[in-house]
Amino acid sequence: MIRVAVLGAAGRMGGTVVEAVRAAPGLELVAALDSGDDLAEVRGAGADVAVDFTVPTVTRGNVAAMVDAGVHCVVGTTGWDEESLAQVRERLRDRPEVGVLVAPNFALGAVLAMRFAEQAARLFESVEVVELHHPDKVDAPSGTARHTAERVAAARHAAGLGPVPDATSQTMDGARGADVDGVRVHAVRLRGLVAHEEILLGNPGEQLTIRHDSFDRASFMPGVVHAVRRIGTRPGLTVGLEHLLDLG
Ligand SMILES: NC(=O)C1=CN([C@@H]2O[C@H](COP(=O)(O)OP(=O)(O)OC[C@H]3O[C@@H](n4cnc5c(N)ncnc54)[C@H](OP(=O)(O)O)[C@@H]3O)[C@@H](O)[C@H]2O)C=CC1
Ligand SMILES: O=C(O)C1=N[C@H](C(=O)O)C[C@H](O)C1
Repeated sequence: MIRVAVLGAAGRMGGTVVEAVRAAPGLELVAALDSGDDLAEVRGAGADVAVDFTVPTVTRGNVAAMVDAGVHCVVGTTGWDEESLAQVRERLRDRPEVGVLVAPNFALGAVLAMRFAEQAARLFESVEVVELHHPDKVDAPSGTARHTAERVAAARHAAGLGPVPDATSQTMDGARGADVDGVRVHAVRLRGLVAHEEILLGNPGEQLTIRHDSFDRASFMPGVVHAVRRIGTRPGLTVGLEHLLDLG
């Protein structure tokens, strides 16, 4: 039995994870913490794995505390950058047996969409990313869109492609979205949406659109449960659920 603690348990994702863990064979929910609760409860409850769906401002501190306590981490919260990931790697030096997964998206379709975009990137002159989310989301652009754009940019760079063509010289602030490593990322916030992403790739006379839709937070649960089951066998820092899937 894998003993699981959920951090952010009263939130939209955390509440869904609590139910998924309760329903998953081989997993036992031993702690459900939200803001104001003492992280020491995780250790006290004997958790093997902590799942973090909190807020970008607290997730780094939570992961640091979990690593120090020898608890594996599955992290879905956004807000991670190269610097904060490097801090986790540094912290894991004293705890080489601990595994930490930071995944911008646990939906299997979203993981595939990112992979497909990365594969297509070197074959197209133009690319832009559009993410669309519920209006209660606090960060923009989404962690998934940033991750997608970074991977697309790296693939373009590796293929020797130049900058994405763009003649814009007269514009209003924000009209061309955020610039993530040279890839434009646009964020839409709309009541009724959950989590959606489009990667638009263009060549003369053709367009490829890769789109993923999460219509319900249930879409993230198979990935979260899979990660909880696997993280104890994968010491060190892993970024992206794709590394725990056999994608070939
Ligand atoms: N990787 C993935 O597949 C997905 C990632 N996400 C990401 O997950 C994160 C959470 O999203 P969502 O559930 O919608 O957000 P919510 O705001 O619904 O949930 C966050 C919860 O964390 C709580 N919280 C705040 N501080 C702490 C703390 N120190 N310790 C424990 N809990 C705390 C909040 O409490 P309070 O409200 O009192 O502050 C709230 O209940 C976001 O970063 C989002 O982008 C979302 C969906 C999928
Ligand atoms: O806040 C959300 O809802 C989501 N956050 C993650 C992100 O920022 O990429 C994952 C998914 O898009 C839902």
